[in-house]
Amino acid sequence: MPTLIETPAWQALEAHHAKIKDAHLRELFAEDKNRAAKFTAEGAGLLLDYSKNRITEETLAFLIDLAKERKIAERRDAMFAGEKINVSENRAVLHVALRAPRGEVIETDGHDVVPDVHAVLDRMAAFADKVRSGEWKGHTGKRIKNVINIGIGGSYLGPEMAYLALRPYSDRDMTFRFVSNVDGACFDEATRDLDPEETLFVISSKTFTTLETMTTPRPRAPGPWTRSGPKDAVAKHFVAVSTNTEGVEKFGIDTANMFAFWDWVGGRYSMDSAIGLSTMIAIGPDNFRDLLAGFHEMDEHFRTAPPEKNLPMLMGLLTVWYNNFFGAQTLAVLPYSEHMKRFPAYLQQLQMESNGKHVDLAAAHVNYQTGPIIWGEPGTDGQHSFYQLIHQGTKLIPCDLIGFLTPLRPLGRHHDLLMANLFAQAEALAFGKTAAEPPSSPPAQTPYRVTEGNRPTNMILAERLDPKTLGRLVALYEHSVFTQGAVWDIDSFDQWGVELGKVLANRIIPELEAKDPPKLTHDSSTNALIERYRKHKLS
Ligand SMILES: O=P(O)(O)OC[C@H]1O[C@H](O)[C@H](O)[C@@H](O)[C@@H]1O
Repeated sequence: MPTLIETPAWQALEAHHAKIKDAHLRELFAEDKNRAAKFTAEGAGLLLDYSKNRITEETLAFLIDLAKERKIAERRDAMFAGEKINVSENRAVLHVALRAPRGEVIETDGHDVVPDVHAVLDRMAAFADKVRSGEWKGHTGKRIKNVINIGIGGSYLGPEMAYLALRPYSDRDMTFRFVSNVDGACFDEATRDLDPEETLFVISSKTFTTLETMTTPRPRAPGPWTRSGPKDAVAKHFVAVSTNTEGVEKFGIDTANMFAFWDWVGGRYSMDSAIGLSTMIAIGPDNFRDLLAGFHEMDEHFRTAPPEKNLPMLMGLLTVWYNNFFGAQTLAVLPYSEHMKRFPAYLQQLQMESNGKHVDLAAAHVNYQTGPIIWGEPGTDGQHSFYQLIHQGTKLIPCDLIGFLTPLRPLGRHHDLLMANLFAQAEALAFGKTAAEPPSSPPAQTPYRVTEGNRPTNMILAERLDPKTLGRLVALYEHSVFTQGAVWDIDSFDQWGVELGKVLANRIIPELEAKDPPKLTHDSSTNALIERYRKHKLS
């Protein structure tokens, strides 16, 4: 079997890259008046204008050849068919089943999972309705006004991102907070101004073993948040979301108050499973179902659209183009929306935990680059901070720019100004400004003010940021990640790289807590740091 870089499609792309790598977007646009229309695709309610990328029609054809050669469509179909494509964990990858409509059949190991998904959704909806209506009360009879999701990674980033993105749809009389960090300050800040009698904790953890989440106050453990009240206080103030029933019981939460999901849902692909319970309580079951419908629309688009019209495939292939041929190390995600401010952080886990891999599916070390570094902030904040480097720095940083045509709450001219900035940035990044172009400047300053342009962008536009659109957008990136991983022939669904740090931390914890000086057998740096900490702690 030839490795990826020996395949004909890859080699064709390499030769093609050598030919067009210096072509400027100014020339490419000047040569073809139809360029924008040619490189715009629409699907599942989203528009992707990818014309401001450093590509030609030939590039696109070569990238699509690559997709065919890497059998992306077949791999995608295997995922939808419940095959165990997460090879290192021998698991199916079925987040698409989480948003399959009732009645659809998706099987793994001969078992249709869709009825299970809807049974949990129905339980979540009944519970969310009770909390929202005030029927579900705290143990002293007070209405629940605060919901605190305790979880980390995939059990945190999705819920927090979705809550902030969909704030206009959420119950404004309730407070939602998210505790992730094992730093006690996180719990303290989230709870200090809340009344325990009005607070519901959603303990979210796929495994129910994660140190951070398991360290938060246990039901009935001593402490102001859990100590008081009769025995049924726990049942009224703690619910769990997990795949680990035994772990939930051991933790002290009645499994009657547990919402399940399954090992075929990766943590970073779980915001639309029971992990979305806090989201559902915030926005209500109907809006949550709209969110799922948006995910499903994009799933269907990804499953059925031909590659040249398939938004996630195009975005995935473009990421490969810059990552592997232009040597771009990073990808910036820049949503022009205050509500989307945690979207880049959400995508960091989705993309970097999925595609930050060094061996291929056959466990051989790869000899090509895999997943890019993902980063970003909302526009226009980024413009006044790091855009300088994107415009004039020496590194190539492809950018995804995301905008919404209609504001949910119009406020004077604000939306026009926001969108003008979005379009202006894409224009400036692509075309730049030569020395001869206005505005003119004192000659001595001119070289500093030249902006080369030729910085590639994707423009993603949606009608408005509603639950359906959010679902579409998340699924767009999920499937773009899938496409990249399929090209690189890696397991996008495991995360072994995070394990070593956990093991070492568990070894160091007793060393920090031991009364007598422990025998330290680390390297000299780690030994000295532990000793410094112990000395400080004991002084
Ligand atoms: O949901 P949990 O089992 O608590 O896991 C929370 C997170 O921690 C792990 O270390 C993984 O890297 C993440 O993929 C996961 O989302």
